[in-house]
Amino acid sequence: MSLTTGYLLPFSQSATVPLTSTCSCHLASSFSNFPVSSRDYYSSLRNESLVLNGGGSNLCRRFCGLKLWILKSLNVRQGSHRKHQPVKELKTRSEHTFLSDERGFVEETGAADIRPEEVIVGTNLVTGSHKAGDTPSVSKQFLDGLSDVPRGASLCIAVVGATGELARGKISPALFALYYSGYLPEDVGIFGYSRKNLTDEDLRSIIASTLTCRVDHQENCGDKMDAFLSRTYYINGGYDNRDGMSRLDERMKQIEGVSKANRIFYLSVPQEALVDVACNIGEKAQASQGWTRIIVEKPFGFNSHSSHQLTQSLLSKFEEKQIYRIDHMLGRNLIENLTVLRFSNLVFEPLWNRTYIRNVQVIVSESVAQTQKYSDGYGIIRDIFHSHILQTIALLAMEPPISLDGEDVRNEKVKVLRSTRKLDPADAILGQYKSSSGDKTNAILNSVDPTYCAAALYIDNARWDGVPFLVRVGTGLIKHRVEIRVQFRHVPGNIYRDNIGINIDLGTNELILRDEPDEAILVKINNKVPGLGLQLDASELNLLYKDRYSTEVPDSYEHLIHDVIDGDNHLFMRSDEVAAAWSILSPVLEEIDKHHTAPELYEFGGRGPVGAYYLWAKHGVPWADD
Ligand SMILES: NC(=O)C1=CN([C@@H]2O[C@H](COP(=O)(O)OP(=O)(O)OC[C@H]3O[C@@H](n4cnc5c(N)ncnc54)[C@H](OP(=O)(O)O)[C@@H]3O)[C@@H](O)[C@H]2O)C=CC1
Ligand SMILES: O=C1O[C@H](COP(=O)(O)O)[C@@H](O)[C@H](O)[C@H]1O
Repeated sequence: MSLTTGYLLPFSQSATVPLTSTCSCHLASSFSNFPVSSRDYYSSLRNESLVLNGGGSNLCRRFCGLKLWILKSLNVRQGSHRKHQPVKELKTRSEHTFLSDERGFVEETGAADIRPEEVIVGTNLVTGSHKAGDTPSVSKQFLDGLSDVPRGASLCIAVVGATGELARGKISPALFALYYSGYLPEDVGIFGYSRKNLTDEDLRSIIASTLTCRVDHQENCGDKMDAFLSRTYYINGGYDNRDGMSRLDERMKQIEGVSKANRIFYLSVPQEALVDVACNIGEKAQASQGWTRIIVEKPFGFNSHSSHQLTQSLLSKFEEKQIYRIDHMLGRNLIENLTVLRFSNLVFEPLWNRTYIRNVQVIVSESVAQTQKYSDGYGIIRDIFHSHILQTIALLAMEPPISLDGEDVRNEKVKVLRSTRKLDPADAILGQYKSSSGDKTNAILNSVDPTYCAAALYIDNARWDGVPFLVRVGTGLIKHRVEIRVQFRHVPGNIYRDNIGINIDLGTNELILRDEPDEAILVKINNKVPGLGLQLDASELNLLYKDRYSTEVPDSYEHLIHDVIDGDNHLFMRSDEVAAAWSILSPVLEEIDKHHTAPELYEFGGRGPVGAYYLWAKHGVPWADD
């Protein structure tokens, strides 16, 4: 039997063939020093008694797998990693805390998590390049890696739509950054999937052209890039046929070996292809001995109805827990800071209600330069309002969750969304920047796609009754600004009112969480101006991140993909959240669709529609000037 042909041998068979090789594997009979890393694991095993002989290096690898299987059968538990620590072996929140109900998941200490019949005996030890359509081999370098790298759960990540803008511009660099920083297992397998006829080498060239080394640690970056690229494979396949996904599955199995093997599929394809891709992954490429998670890009449907259909399709193939609906803007520090500020400081939470908060403003204003980077053609309500803005409001306004567990947070977010009043079209100002012929950024706009929306929302619950949540989201504007402003009420009977000046609003306390420009947390307070007399000034207590921290901020895709690996879904929308969010926006979307409501035109690079200023005034909110 050749060891270079790349097929599967039943494990039981492999374990009973006469073993005459130079490979010696030793089995531990007692384990007193756990947790240990797998590297220690192997060395500690060397002193133990049971020796198995195998034939050649591949068989050696095979029995290293056998060792792990036996260790796992003996309930040996390896050391756990804490979140946000670089890992060599992946265990996730869900794995540590309970038996996941995700398909294919079995408890890590159980013998059942290794499928003996799927042991790889051998494979074609040539380079990773292959012709599209071949059943490809994995590289020698890769396999060599397998023999000396700890084999906990392995991880394969497939990017479906690998030739696209998002995959090239964001996902691949984020994966490399995670790999570089040690957040992916050394033996991770990265797969690109698309319809184009490419080879592994082609994909590697595409990816290589987008990779950069992080500013704060560039050591061995070239080596790391080479290692990363050597673990990258291309699969050519259609989105609407199962054959391609079966080949992807086969190829993943080749490198997964015998230990538990987890899989992530990043569905980076346009909406038209999403359901086909999800169904084929669901049927043909789910992990058989570990968890499978899919990452779905926004927009999550186009309205309540289409989103419901999409959700049903996804749920027909995957459990809710397997689905990660990503909105990269939620991977910013700003968003995590919302809850950190509220729930880990005493000073804010007692004031976090209608008694003390006068209004909340959520502003996402993209400048001309930013707008040219990416625009989608879905309109800003579907693109940014539905997920980013409503998730921000949900996190800001939710009741304290029982814990930081994703489901606990999502339970609270969905309550806020379901308590939010449907947006009255009279409380929404739609704008579109003026097109000028030949302007590339306008080519994607259809006549009624808004590029701007200002809106006033109300949350009808005890905490927020009557507090306006003002939203301003737009592209092609004068300034780039992403911030959340929480404006507090006036001090009742303020004895300093004469010293503040006639405009009492100038003396209003405000908490500002700023993402762009210059990430910062600011608190606007009143203080005395130095000198004789008593004059008050409104100043800002300013935590400017770039002054306080010198470390580079990871890209939001990096943050969120790391969360997916970790099984932390609190920043990803659950199906009920998606539905509740559409329900809030439905009246406006229906109005646009039914009546082809023309948005108010504004200058590209201007301040947006003037109607927004009136909306702010109507709800008693002073405009935070651009
Ligand atoms: N680009 C970005 O910054 C952002 C993107 N998104 C979302 O991410 C997803 C991917 O975005 P992006 O990479 O820009 O998309 P692309 O339009 O670049 O498409 C990605 C890949 O999908 C394949 N594809 C394109 N059109 C179709 C089609 N009609 N049917 C089937 N396959 C198709 C192509 O691969 P091939 O032809 O090789 O098979 C293409 O390279 C989209 O859902 C988008 O809404 C969300 C936020 C930001
Ligand atoms: O998801 C999106 O984000 C971009 C802004 O991304 P950023 O990383 O540059 O902040 C936005 O332009 C685009 O419309 C939206 O779909």
